[in-house]
Amino acid sequence: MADGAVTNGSADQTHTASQRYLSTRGDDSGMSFEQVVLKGLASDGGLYIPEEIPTVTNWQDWKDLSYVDLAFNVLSLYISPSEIPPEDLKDIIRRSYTTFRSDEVTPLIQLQGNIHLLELFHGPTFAFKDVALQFLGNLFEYFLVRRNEGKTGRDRYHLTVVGATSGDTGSAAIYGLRGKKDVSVFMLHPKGRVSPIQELQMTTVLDANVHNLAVTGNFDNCQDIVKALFADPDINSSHKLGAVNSINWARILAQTVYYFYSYFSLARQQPDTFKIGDKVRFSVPSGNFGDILAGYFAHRMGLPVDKFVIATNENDILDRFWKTGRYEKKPTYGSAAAGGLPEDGVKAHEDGVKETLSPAMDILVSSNFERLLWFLAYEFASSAGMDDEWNKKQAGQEVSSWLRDLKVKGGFGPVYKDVLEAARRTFESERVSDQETLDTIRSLYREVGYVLDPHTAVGVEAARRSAARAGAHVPIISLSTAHPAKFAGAVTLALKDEEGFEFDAKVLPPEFVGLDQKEKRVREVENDWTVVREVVKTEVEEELKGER
Ligand SMILES: Cc1ncc(COP(=O)(O)O)c(C=O)c1O
Ligand SMILES: N[C@@H](CCOP(=O)(O)O)C(=O)O
Repeated sequence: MADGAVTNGSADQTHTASQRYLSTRGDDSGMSFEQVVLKGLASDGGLYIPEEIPTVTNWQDWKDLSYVDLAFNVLSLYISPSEIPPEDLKDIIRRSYTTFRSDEVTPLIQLQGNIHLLELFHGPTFAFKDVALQFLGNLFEYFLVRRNEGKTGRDRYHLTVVGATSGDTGSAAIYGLRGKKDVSVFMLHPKGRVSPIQELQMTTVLDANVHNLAVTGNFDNCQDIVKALFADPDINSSHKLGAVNSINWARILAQTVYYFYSYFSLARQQPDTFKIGDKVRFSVPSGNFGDILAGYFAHRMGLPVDKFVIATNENDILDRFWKTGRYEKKPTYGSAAAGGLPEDGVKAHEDGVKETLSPAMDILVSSNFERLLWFLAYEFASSAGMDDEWNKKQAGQEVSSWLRDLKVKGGFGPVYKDVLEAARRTFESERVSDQETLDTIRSLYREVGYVLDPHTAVGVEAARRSAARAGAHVPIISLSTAHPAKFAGAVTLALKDEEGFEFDAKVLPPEFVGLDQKEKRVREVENDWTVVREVVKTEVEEELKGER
């Protein structure tokens, strides 16, 4: 794509439908990959999705590929070679995964019986976010170098990344972008609601382009501030905002790869019982719904999946949707959870968010659910027998109306029966309490000697319940989203009485030792997007003064 401002409609004939993007709310369409990556959020507030999900008939041929080669095959389907020449794309991917501690990037291990664990925490910050954010950091750099060729001073395209984090996206984004030219990164985290290690991982990075903001509020407040900044035409155009959260399509795309990779790993490891073509289940600890949505794309591309298991903690908006068809910030149906009452000693804040042992999933509203809603609405519209343009328009209108109700009334639904049935065909859901999380960490330690992080434990408990329904012939891959050392409090609570268990000896990696002795930089800000806007403007100005 030619150099210049990020505007609509410039993807040309060289882009296939899966390499052009539209907004879930219907206003933007025909966007190129570079445009959607740099813009992050569509102008109408929607999220970008490809105009078509490619069906890959020969995906079986990918079975022996290395992670990098597999990623290249998957990503090429969504990125036109006219935008990133194949050799450049391969190089970006290769560089992104050399920072991982495992040659396999995302190794699969057999945990217990037919439950397998996909370890996604071998990147620089020990969480699954590294898989996408190492790639996204290099992608931003690639686009910026190209746009800024021959330019100096204020003429250079300077990207201002603003992101919200409940702990893991923040450090992964910071490690993906620290020290990169022409990009500033502002990470908003809820003050006091991330784990001590997560906070240290973020705030001990002192590169001039890294800005940590501790917001007096919860994760959803941080996410709302980010969306408000994107919706503000003033700062969005003056500062060229960019997104690192999973609202950015590149995050989802990069995560699609490990669903294929783990499937092939399973076939290699279990040649007698699992053949290419057999179905598998995936259990995914879920908050913002980005990780599991990546799996949905892999499935739509051809990967044989029996079910995706959405595993939530007590912040269970997704579980309630699958059970009732209503998507509501605060539960209104029966059960002990009605009214957001605390359970199992879990602290419930006035805003309805519960503080659980798996804090990265303490989320009221799952932003990527909007992308799935679009596909469900599109499928529903398609049954009316009209043309594709009409179906897409209908889907955009339906999603806009649901999201308006969510904003204004705090929820929507029940959705049409057909929409809910379609959602249930591909997904099922489980809600796992803090007590069950602790029990799962403890029982896996006792039974197989493996230490799970609390988010992964939520997924494993959901996988066990799902396995009981599916039967022994369907293997389950449970996604391990973080290293246990990031959540010392929960792990120690679960294992402190186990004979011979010592956190420092058994769990703590050398990379975390001494972090608390390092210098920190963080700024406290009010939960007010206009205040954050001024902070961003001032700090970018100061940063650029120092650079130029
Ligand atoms: C450790 C961990 N597990 C699970 C999740 C949930 O993933 P998602 O938000 O993609 O649903 C997150 C945060 O996003 C996380 O940091
Ligand atoms: N759990 C996340 C919350 C942000 O989610 P994202 O996947 O949309 O970036 C975190 O750890 O920050």
